[in-house]
Amino acid sequence: MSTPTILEKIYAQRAKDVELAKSTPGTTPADIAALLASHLAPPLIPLVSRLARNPSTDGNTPSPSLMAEIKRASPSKGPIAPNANAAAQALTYALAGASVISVLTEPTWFLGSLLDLRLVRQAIDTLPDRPAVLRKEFILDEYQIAEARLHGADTILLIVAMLPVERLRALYTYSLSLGMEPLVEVNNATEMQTALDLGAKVIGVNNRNLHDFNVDMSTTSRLVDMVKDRDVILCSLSGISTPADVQLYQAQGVRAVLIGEALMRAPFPSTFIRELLNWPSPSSSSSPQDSDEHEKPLLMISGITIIEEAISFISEEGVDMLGLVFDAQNQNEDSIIDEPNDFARNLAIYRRSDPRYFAPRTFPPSSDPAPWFAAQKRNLLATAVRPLLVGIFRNHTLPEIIHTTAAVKLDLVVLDDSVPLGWIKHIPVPVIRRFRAGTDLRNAEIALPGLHSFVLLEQEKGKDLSAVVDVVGRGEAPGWPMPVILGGALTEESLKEALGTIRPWAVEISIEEGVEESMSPSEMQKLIKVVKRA
Ligand SMILES: O=P(O)(O)OC[C@@H](O)[C@@H](O)c1c[nH]c2ccccc12
Repeated sequence: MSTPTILEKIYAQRAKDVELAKSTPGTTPADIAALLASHLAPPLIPLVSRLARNPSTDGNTPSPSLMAEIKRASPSKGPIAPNANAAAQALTYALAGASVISVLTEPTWFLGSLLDLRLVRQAIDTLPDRPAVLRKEFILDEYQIAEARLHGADTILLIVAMLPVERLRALYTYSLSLGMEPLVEVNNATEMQTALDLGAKVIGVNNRNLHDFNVDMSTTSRLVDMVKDRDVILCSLSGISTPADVQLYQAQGVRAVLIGEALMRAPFPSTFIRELLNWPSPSSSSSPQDSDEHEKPLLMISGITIIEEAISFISEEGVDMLGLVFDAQNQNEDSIIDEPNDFARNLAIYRRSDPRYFAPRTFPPSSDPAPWFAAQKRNLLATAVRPLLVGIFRNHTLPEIIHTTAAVKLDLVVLDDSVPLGWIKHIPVPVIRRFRAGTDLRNAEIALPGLHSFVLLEQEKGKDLSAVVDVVGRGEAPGWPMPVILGGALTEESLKEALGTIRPWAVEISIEEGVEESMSPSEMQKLIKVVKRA
């Protein structure tokens, strides 16, 4: 008997691993099926349409899409980046414009795991147009496909060289039954024909022969003619590391490239990706570096409790956000909370008559990749509605908040840090969470994506800005400072300083009387001037 090739060795080990997992209580096939039936698999995105989009597809010269791989080690190269943080690496790939994140989950030779897969999915889950997640694995059993789906994959790899045709067909069909169009990998013309006969929509040509590890970059080029005029997305896999590699494949009609090692070794993966694929720099409306430079912060006037005051402010020029206080324990005759219908009626009349609501947008909302909070801010800034009505709730129950939000037609709701996090998903408008900057903010879930849309940091009297500087500097993702609304006890000096360092996208000035942070009308006017001149 000849010595087994590396592919055969991995196959044998993986077959054992699968048998062990299947016989372990808690992860039996019946367990996985029950978990899927309990809706515990996160929602899928379709591979084919996601592969059709990348940062260059809006322009005239679309380039191939990127399938970016998380690969700590490989049997041919040994350790590549053994200490890589899969989640952070995936987020970097996603923000650089990858259409697919490929996650090696094989533990023995590639140092991957299902935990990596799950963490990658979690790390990119709140992006507006997240990449698809590929379980890169030696799949020989339906069990691994169910597992992939449960742990957040959108697609799986099927290696033609590793499977008898009948097995391949069964696994392909099973994957489709879970909603996942697989990436089918081939290495020569015979395997390509098998993939085409299968009806595969996404076929990857591996330039690396998995039996002997030889990399031949012309493997892809030799097979492109077989998919011409077919409804197939052709991808090239392995050994790709230069713009010339990509350009050659692009000219031959290759629609996606899968890259592992070169990305894992790149000191600056986003720059590397942009150069490799010749993608444009992110447009200025979403780039964290240059966008905020000339952006004036929005002015939020808050602390309004009575109808007349609110209405007079709504028609006043230059107020971008109006904070209406709804206090369940402190009501008076004209309070908005007592007469929400009066207020809503007046508001509707006003909004119908104000041309600002119908003004064309000055810029379309960008679709460049951005993390959660940057995207929320970008989308809000792109709306023409001004002033935005913000409800500040005190001592209310969730149903009361929901009712008032609808009755008054609020655009946003402010919730205190102490309110249960679970409420946020039940409130029908974006939520601003308020944190007091005088307290220890390190453990507060300020930059946790996916729940609240905005963060209001309230400065406390006599404290310096360091707590806020910290939050902004830690950022929401590498290279993306945390966008904040700055409020609370501000002085002319501290506000000027903050506009230069923290660069809040909005400043809240409270006119509420009798609270700790209240200030004189002249102080308030000074602050407003500082914001307007910024
Ligand atoms: O690191 P590279 O040379 O960019 O290659 C990535 C990818 O193609 C490779 O990891 C791969 C292709 N097919 C596979 C099958 C199993 C494991 C790994 C692979």
